[in-house]
Amino acid sequence: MKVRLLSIGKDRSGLFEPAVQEYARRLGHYTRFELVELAEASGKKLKPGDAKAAEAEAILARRKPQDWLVALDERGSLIDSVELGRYVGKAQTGSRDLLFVIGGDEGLDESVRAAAHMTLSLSKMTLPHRLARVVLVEQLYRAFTILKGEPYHK
Ligand SMILES: C[S@@+](CC[C@H](N)C(=O)[O-])C[C@H]1O[C@@H](n2cnc3c(N)ncnc32)[C@H](O)[C@@H]1O
Repeated sequence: MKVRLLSIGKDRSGLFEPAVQEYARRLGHYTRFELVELAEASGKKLKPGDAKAAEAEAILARRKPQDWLVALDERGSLIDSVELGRYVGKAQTGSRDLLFVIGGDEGLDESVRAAAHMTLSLSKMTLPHRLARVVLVEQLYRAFTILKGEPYHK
């Protein structure tokens, strides 16, 4: 099984990136994990709707037939860590790969949400996308430790 995270925009802030790298390293003990940063179209002098559509095209072009696409959005389903573990476990037993997507400043285009197998909320509050990456990668690491019955999750 493979887990990929597509994220719009680059994070060179030095604030969140080390945490993402650390959880990605830990996640690597359980699954093949890849973080792909896609260019933000909103910096390219496009109208907001056009920028989101261009980003959606880049996202959907990377989807593979075996992927379950999970769109991250504050209006999505609020689930707990054990439920996320179950979801990951289901993908694993169904020989699916997981493709998580985090939007840029303008959020995700409706076409990405419509194509998603699940729309996942990390909180009802809006997070900066760089912080959303940290929370998601930690929760994925936690989900795998839950599946393995390891003591990280209390
Ligand atoms: C700054 S937010 C975009 C906010 C944008 N105004 C919107 O309406 O979607 C950037 C990205 O971070 C992710 N994100 C932010 N807060 C989130 C939350 N509470 N749950 C899940 N994803 C979140 C989403 O993928 C979002 O597209």
